[in-house]
Amino acid sequence: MWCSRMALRRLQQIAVTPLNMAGGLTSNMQREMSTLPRVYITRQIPPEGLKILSESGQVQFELWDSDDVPVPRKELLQKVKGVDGLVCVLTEKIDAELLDAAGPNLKVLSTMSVGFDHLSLEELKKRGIRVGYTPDVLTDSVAELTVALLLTTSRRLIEATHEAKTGGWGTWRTLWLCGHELAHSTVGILGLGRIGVAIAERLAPFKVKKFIYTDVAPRPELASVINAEYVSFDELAKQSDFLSVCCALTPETKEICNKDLFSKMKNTSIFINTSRGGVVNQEDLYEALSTGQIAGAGLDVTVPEPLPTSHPLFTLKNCVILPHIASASYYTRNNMSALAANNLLLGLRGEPMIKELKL
Ligand SMILES: O=C(O)[C@H](O)CO
Repeated sequence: MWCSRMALRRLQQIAVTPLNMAGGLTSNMQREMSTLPRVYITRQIPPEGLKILSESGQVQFELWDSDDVPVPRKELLQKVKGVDGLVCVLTEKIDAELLDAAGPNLKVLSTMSVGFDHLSLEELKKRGIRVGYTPDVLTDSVAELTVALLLTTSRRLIEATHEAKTGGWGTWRTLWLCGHELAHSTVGILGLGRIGVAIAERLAPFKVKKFIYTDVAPRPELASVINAEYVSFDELAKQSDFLSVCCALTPETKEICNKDLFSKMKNTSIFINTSRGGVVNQEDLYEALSTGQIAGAGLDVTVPEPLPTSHPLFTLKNCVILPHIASASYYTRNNMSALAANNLLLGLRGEPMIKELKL
């Protein structure tokens, strides 16, 4: 369910009552509320999560009342002062500066994301702060979008609709707007986890010939679900007709997709990234796409985000760029916000979270 704007406003009013509107309450109620743990939420998260927090009676919270612009850093540093819990999204850098500003009360951080490259894990660990995140609930949505992006890129759908709309559609032509098909292909997955498996499961009915993957080590349990073969990084590059990046961004995977990888790929291959932009060296990708070293790329993530409209990648017909929407279904985003809220509440109660990062 996606609440109307009015309903959302009402929820926010309920939610912020303890912190902002305490004047209308009896002094007893005020006293009781002021002892509740204080939480700051860095974004107007979907209603399911706000509902859980406001109905819990366990916390008093305040939120940045916008989904269109992130909370300015200066304001964030002010707002986190003395809080016990923090709910954030992937646009907020949670680093030493922010944790120092929050101070020693902060016990729990809950991010509404599966990715955690915006969090300084070392600093969190040092301070004994527990961290919740939101894997699993977004797997289906991300896998679905990855398949959509892959097909859009390989079958050149954006170019095709553009041609149809702008008069480029002449007579039926034998090789015009031809692309590459999944049937009989080898699909490579860089970083096999839940999402990689879910992508492969969706691609298999397209008559993919073979799934291959690479990771820091073989993952036989996951691989057996999709009958995928473990190969080296080089073999992944050489054999893949479609290469889908599913690994997390870490110091080890930063720009791992660079000219070395692209130079080993076939010139008929399609590169897809729905993980993090930082995994790719974008200059090298531009070079590979513009020289025909690879056939196309579909990106849901870039560096920076948003990618400036003047960026060279936008000039390429064989590059499809989406604005980081892989998990953007109403169902999934609500589930993510609910999981983030529940992780926070459990963490503040000192109980195991539903999904907690091991630091
Ligand atoms: O990390 C995540 O959760 C995705 O990139 C956005 O849903």
